[in-house]
Amino acid sequence: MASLGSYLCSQNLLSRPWPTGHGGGGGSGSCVHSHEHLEEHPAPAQAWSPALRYWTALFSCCCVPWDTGSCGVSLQEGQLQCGGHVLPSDTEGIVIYFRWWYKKTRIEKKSAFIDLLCAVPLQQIYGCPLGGIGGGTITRGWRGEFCRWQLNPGIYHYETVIADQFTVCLRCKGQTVYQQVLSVERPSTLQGWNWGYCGHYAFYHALYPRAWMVYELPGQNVVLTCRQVSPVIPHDYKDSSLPVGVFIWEVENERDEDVDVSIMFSLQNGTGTKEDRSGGHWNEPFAFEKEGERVAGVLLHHCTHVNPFTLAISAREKAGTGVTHLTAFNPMGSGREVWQDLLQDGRLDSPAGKSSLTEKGEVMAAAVCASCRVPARGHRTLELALAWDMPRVHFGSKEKLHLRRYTRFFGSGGDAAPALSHHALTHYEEWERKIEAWQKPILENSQLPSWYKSALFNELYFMTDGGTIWVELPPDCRAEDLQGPEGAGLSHLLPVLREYGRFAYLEGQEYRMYNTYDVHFYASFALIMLWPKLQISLQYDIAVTVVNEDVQPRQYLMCGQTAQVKLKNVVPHDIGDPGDEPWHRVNAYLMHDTADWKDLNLKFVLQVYRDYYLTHDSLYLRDMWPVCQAVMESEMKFDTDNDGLIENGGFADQTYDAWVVHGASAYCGGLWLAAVCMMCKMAEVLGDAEIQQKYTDILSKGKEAFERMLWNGKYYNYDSSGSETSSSIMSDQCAGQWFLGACGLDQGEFEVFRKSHVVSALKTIFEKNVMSFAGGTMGAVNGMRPDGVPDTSSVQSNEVWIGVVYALAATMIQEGLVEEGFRTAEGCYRTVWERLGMAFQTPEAYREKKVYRSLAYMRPLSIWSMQLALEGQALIAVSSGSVLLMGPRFAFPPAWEGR
Ligand SMILES: C[C@H](CCC(=O)O)[C@H]1CC[C@H]2[C@@H]3[C@H](O)C[C@@H]4C[C@H](O[C@@H]5O[C@H](CO)[C@@H](O)[C@H](O)[C@H]5O)CC[C@]4(C)[C@H]3CC[C@]12C
Repeated sequence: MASLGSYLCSQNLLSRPWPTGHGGGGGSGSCVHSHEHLEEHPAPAQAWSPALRYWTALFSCCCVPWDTGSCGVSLQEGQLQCGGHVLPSDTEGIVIYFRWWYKKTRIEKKSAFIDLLCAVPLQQIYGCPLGGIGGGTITRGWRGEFCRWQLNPGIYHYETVIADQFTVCLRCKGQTVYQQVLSVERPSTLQGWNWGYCGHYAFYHALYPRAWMVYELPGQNVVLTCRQVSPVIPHDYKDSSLPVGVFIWEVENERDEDVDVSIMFSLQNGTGTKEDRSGGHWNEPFAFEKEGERVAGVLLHHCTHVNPFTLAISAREKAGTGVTHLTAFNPMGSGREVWQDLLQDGRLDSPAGKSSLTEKGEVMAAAVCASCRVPARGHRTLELALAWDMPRVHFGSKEKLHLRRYTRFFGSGGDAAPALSHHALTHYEEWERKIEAWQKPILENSQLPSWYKSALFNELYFMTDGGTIWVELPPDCRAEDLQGPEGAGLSHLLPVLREYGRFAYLEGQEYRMYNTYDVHFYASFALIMLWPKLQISLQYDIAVTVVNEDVQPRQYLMCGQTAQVKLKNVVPHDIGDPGDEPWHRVNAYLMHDTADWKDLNLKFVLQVYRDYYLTHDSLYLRDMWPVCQAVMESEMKFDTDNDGLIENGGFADQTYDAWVVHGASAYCGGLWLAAVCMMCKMAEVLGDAEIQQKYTDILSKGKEAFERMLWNGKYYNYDSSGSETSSSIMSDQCAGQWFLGACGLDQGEFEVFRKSHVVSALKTIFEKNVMSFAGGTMGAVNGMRPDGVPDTSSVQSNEVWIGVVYALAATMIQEGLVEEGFRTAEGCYRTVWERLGMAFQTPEAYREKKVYRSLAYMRPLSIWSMQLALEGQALIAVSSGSVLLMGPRFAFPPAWEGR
């Protein structure tokens, strides 16, 4: 394992030694370590590469009091504050919000889609989540705990379940010499177990979708490495949907004698909620054999009224490996009978037959144990798995039944857990090979910094752990059911949704809206590069909502006005709340009426062309073309003075939904010009000369207006209002250029923004928003005044948005400012993953001091646009004959080309 450890350390792939603060346990008996002690007495040399030492030092400052409610709103000294601003308590918006909140949570007894009063507390404990895409996720902490649960789609709860553990038993010459729960916890339950593993002897590494935990069993001369793998495989639409995780335990016996090693995996029936005690749950042992491969374990049937599920813990039987089990035990008791059972012979009792049903108030757990003999100085592997089968799901409204994607391969009867376990344990090697082939060219590229490699892959956790759901289209669903009786002419809507299903992920674990579109615009790079069919399917869903309307009136919370939920021919903010009925009822967001937002329609057009450019999917382009025209027609009304450029409405009418914009703006104006340019390009591709001419005329007028109204000789002003802050430097002012560059539409006849202006703007942002903010160590602040002081005119101008920073970095790379791009992005990675200890929960925003907002957020997936930009740079380098920067450009499977 030394080689694995040092490889990971040298790569600096999110690795840190455990702080303990607990008494040491295990075989060494006497090691009591505090956090400080950890720094004074380093663990064995192999673990103490510079990278790990660095992690330890950093961890000690993870506890900085960034303790405001993470929604960014908090009550302090009787005042309501957001991002350090005191919010006027007489503001209509606040009053309306609280009235709405009270009705929703106290009268209707439902949860709010954004709960400003009950933020999720920050816990710096998370590691790599388990599970594929859209089947639910179970997150493990970096200390091995099972601590974040999302089995009901889109709904999270944060609870460490103490009984969910791995325990090791070592036996020499027929005697148990060491038995230890591999956890630093010392809980008040299961006190008959040996807890308090000494954290000095454990190491965590994560490179999503894999993680490694190395245990140097103190005093035992045995090293265990648990490799955790989930099936998250680019361009794979089968195994990537499976709700499973595999734990491959490598056992290294450095002794001069044989050792019998057992790994016991215990699991509670449930996820740590009060439903675990609701009664009627039961367990049963199982074995599943296919094609000569056999797995065995225990099924834990969780029989709730809504969304019942079965958990399965299992291990692979093979020559020399025995699998035993315990069907049921009480995880709230001392657990002594389980401990003694294992201690006696390194095996579990393995009773036959089902458990009885739990009584109300009772909790039940089960365990599976894999055992083998490891010869002196030898090495063996034990393979265990966790699967969960919740095939049929209801969202909060319980109106419609949805079948998860994996049911097309494993059935929807609720009896798939054995087959899922078998598939996972017999296919994980293939998954590992594919994951390695995908990640290797990037990991082995010595020109890329280590932090970037960690950021790129680890931020991808949100693809599964973003409350993600991937479901089948019901077989009886007709095109009219989706597009309405008039139809939208989406000829490939049904084939795409039938073949690839429907995909949705949350704006954030705390902002419970699916596919928030102004934010997905940033994150969509991960989807189009890695699972392009899911991006195409998501776009079809958006296209369907564009042609539909929802005439229900409702009051919007920020302005107090009443308007209908969804207008025809505009892009919605989101496709709904998992607490309600997503896809069916869209626009869960009711802060603003987003029918008047300026960015949503444009972001649809930009994604359509970007997707076409990367996939060459001309059927998709043809289907989306009328929808693009419809949303652009709706957008035209925002060009009130007919100068070819849209104007903002004097409210926060775009993704910066608390940052007011008046008149022409760099952000929306730039997105508009980019979208108009793409309309010209799409019209050219589709041979629509009339439309091409129409948009070419708008573009030439609009370009002139944009330069005249916003260019100030160094950068594009925030807006044209001439207000005190209209000359602010916005870090996102080149968002239009970002998309144009990603699609090769940034030069020659398609040049929208003058190259020299773009480069000057990016250099100004780098100098002011990045380097003059927090010493250049925290990324780019959203808004900076020209004198180098952050723009505090709104709660969001003064924030850093991590996803925006990664997009900015990509734009810099596209424009040849590669060093600046990396420096900019590095600040965010180090702040979030290292300094603030927010691994696997990257928030939407933080401020220089004390405040962060919205943990586990969608936008940071935009880091994949950095990768696209780098690959684009590599192509430029190759074609100009200079040194190759990167590995080969990401490839779409051949079947994809020109579908
Ligand atoms: C109600 C307050 C005062 C309104 C008034 O002036 O009358 C609001 C002032 C600040 C608001 C909060 C702030 O904007 C942050 C959160 C935004 C969030 O919306 C999503 O956020 C994304 C931007 O981070 C955006 O791109 C996305 O489209 C949105 O879905 C809504 C919750 C906020 C906490 C927001 C709440 C109202 C204010 C406190």
